[in-house]
Amino acid sequence: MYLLIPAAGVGKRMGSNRNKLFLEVHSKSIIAWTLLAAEAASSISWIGIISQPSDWPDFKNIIADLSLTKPVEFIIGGATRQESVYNGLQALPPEAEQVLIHDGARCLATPNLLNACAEAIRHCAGLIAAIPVKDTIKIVDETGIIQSTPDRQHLWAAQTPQGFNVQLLKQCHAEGIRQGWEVTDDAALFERCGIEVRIVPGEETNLKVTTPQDLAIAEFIISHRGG
Ligand SMILES: Nc1ccn([C@@H]2O[C@H](COP(=O)(O)OP(=O)(O)OP(=O)(O)O)[C@@H](O)[C@H]2O)c(=O)n1
Ligand SMILES: C[C@](O)(CO)[C@H](O)COP(=O)(O)O
Repeated sequence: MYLLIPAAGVGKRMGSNRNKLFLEVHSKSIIAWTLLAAEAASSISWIGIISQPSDWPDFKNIIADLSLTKPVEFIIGGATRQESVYNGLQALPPEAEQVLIHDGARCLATPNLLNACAEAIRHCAGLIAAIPVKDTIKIVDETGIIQSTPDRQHLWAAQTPQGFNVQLLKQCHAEGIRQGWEVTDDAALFERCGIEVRIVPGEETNLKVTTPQDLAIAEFIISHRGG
């Protein structure tokens, strides 16, 4: 399975002065943990890191230290995650029929989750890992007044990996450009094009390291993992 890792962000919400993926969790960079999961997932045979060229020397040092056995390609990142994934899709080898996309910032995803998504995408056109929402969610207007309380039964928190048929995802990205859609994940492009996206059970611990608090939680989770 081909795996694209969007890794070209700046980490505004982390408040970091450089790509947050180089921040350390339990003595390894965030991106190192993500790459180790990809290396350990038997289904993954090719890795594309979508990132800014100014970060490539640091990524290359990290990869060399990890002694990865799988081929890793570098792909130039875009100004948004959507643009980065678009670039990644163009850089896939022509024989790639399905692809998994997994945020570099989701460094706690397990190899089992990557393998489960890789298996599931062989039987559908699009999928995402997701978990049921535990909180009661409120829809609030711009004045701070609650408008409604959606039924939690239908609310799921989106994660990555997200898996897709490559040709369909390329078409959905092209349609997104034509229509000027701005989305935060690839499933949203499928949804807007009217193509079904399935849920694969995600992992409670598969958080995206977005803020300094997430960094502390990730440290706790990794340091308490067995094995
Ligand atoms: N132009 C971008 C922006 C984001 N990403 C990647 O998309 C994933 C999810 O994005 P997010 O957590 O929002 O990362 P940042 O954009 O770095 O963070 P922020 O939004 O706080 O600036 C990350 O692995 C990030 O590196 C990317 O490849 N290209
Ligand atoms: C793709 C994603 O990780 C799913 O949870 C997420 O949407 C990325 O961007 P966000 O802007 O942090 O939501």
